[in-house]
Amino acid sequence: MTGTEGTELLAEQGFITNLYRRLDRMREETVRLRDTYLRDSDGTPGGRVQRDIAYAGHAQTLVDLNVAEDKLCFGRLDSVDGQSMHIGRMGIFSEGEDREQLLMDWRAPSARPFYVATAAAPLGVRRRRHLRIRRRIVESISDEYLDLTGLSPDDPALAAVSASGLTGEAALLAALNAPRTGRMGDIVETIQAEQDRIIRADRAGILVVQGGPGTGKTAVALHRTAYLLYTHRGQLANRGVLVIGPNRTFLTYIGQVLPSLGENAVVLSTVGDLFPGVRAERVESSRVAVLKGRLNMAKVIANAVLDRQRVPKTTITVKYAGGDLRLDRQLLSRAQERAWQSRRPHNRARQVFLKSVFDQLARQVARRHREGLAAAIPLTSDDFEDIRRDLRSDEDLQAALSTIWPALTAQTLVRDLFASPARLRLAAPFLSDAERDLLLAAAPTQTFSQSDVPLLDEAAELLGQDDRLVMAAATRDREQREEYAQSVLDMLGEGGEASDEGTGADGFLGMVSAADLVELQEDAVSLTSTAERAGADREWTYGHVVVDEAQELSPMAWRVVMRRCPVKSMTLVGDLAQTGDAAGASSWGSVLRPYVGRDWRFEELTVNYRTPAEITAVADRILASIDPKLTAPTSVRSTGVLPWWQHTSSETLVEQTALRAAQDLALGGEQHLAVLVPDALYEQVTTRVAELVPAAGPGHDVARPVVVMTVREAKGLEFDSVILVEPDLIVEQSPKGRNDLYVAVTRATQRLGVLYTGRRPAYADPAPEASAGLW
Ligand SMILES: Nc1ncnc2c1ncn2[C@@H]1O[C@H](COP(=O)(O)OP(=O)(O)OP(=O)(O)O)[C@@H](O)[C@H]1O
Repeated sequence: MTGTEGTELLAEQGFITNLYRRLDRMREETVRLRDTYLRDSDGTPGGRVQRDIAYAGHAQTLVDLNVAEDKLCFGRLDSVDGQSMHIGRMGIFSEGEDREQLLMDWRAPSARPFYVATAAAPLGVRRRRHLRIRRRIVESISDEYLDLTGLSPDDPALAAVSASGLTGEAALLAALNAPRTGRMGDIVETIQAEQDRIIRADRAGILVVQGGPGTGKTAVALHRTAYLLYTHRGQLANRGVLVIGPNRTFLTYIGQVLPSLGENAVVLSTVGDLFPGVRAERVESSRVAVLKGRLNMAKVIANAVLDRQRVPKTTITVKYAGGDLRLDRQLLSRAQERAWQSRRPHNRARQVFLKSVFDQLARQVARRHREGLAAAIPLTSDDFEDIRRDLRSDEDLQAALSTIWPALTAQTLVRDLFASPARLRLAAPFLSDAERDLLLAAAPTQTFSQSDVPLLDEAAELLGQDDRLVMAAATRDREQREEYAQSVLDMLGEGGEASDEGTGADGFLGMVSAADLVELQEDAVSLTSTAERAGADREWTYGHVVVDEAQELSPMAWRVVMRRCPVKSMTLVGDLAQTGDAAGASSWGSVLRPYVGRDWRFEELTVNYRTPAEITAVADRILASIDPKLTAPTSVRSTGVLPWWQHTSSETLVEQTALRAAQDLALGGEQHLAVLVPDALYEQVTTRVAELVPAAGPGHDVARPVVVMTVREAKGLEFDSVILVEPDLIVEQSPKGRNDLYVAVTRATQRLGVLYTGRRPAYADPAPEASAGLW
């Protein structure tokens, strides 16, 4: 370190120490305010709610301040006019009247040059500085000079000019070479210019971000979410943002990024978890998933609903007041027509249907009256009302009508549809016999699968909710809670906890009724966060939706996603070359055309930050065999470590894999290793690796030092080291096998090793004709 650098470091340390002091004071003040609200209340339910809201607000601020502790400040911009500004996780101002800005939030417009200024376009920046701070200590600084005017050719500052086009190259490479933790981290310190453009892109409309493996699509999508919540807080905080990922392991992997950026109004979900009350756990074959994912399934569900509104050919007769009432085809068709004209969903149109039936039946009763002995006494409108009420509560009539136009839940509709060959034939005449048989054989009985969820969602849209049932359920729920609250009060009374004056130990019990208790509980419910409320409500519409690994969604899944965001403010990130789901996408245009025509924007990420050049060379050869027209992203670094390839016999494959895993782990350090296997070898390899390496575990536990996974599970994840087992089998096991292989070889940040039993894979070695003859 030169003397000048030492002085600079000391100066920065002084600034950083002051900044942390300010942060500490902000924390203390927030704790004080929060605790004031603990004591403050005027005693009314309304006052208590106000107090709780204020308390929750301060508690959240405290969480944000605590989160900012790590890497509070990471950069500084010095402008050509002599001003300087530090950049960090949040905006911080000095105390006192003048409120000078000490730290600029990375998302603020003025912080943008930190990420995008270059020597060619310096945007008024003279010097960009990256600060590396650990536990409040400035460990190092690295500078880039962007405004070179007036510098002599031998000025040392010129040596620090980046020739690679990367922003903050030293800090970036340090971040990329660091060992992985099993959880994704944020990249606020080193966002690159092409990424920043996407992060700060306009919120309106649909933005598709295509990019090869490791180009930072997930990182960009999450930082964009944080940026949008910061910039459009007013609109987005209330509606929330939905982030969709391919599986729960992936969501766990990315789960810490947004909280570390201070954002919580976000729901993370798979498509399979978007239907509250249903956990899509059943596994089904990719052939069934492809069928259920096709767009014509929307028509099947619509037909299935219509099939539950069918008028029988024969007349139904019901006994009423000593005579027969006839539910004939004409009467029922008229009621059906009325219900359809209402254009309401099935369960709400059912009310119209029933009303028409009861009106017509009441007229039958009136006719009978006119023709009967009591004809001389005319019926009044009150009499009519009584008859209708009577008819409504007639059990025989209810039973007959609920076979014609039943109240239905989405779950019942979908289960019934796939349980009955006749129903399925009626709803899906355009499917072949073989396709219908496939669906019938995979009928959901107890649990549903991922690809059932879009069908349930479709059904729920067409069925709607029966308002009366919803209200009745709410009343029942409230009654039950009141009953429970009363039993608690009784118990406390009997247990002698209430004092003689009829008050509890805190003088509170005697003043509160069961209804009050329930109201207090409801107030607490109203305090739940946007994310919690949104996640529990199927009809919730979000302010923005992000879809990661968007190439995996089936056409039916896209309908679910589009419903969640009618304003179509979305960021879709993915890579068509990595599509593993047989029902997934092969072109963005065809995915989006049904919803927005050509009205969507496209951005591409071109630099691979994850995989070193030595591994990327292998991936590139596989990519060329998938589609020679696809462009591989350029690797940003190289490690000098070539992938290893080991031939082994089928008998020793599992043993060799376990050995290799143990050896890799023995390299030491905080390393994370994934053993990626074909589905057929998953059990054997998991068992043997766990025997040899106690730290190993199954894939869903991503924070373990060693995990065994299928490629499907590894989608979107990354590890320091990857051992790939029997790649030929990975290719064979799925129609998108080559794409899966491409995903598998692009998961490692440092080392890749391959164990195979057949001949050495052609893509192991460079060969001009490799792409033509890989398989
Ligand atoms: N600007 C950056 N600074 C530091 N690290 C970065 C940057 N951009 C990406 N990375 C890192 O590169 C790795 C790959 O990023 P990410 O997982 O977002 O890529 P991806 O395009 O989603 O990959 P895949 O398609 O394989 O899922 C991550 O470790 C991420 O933190």
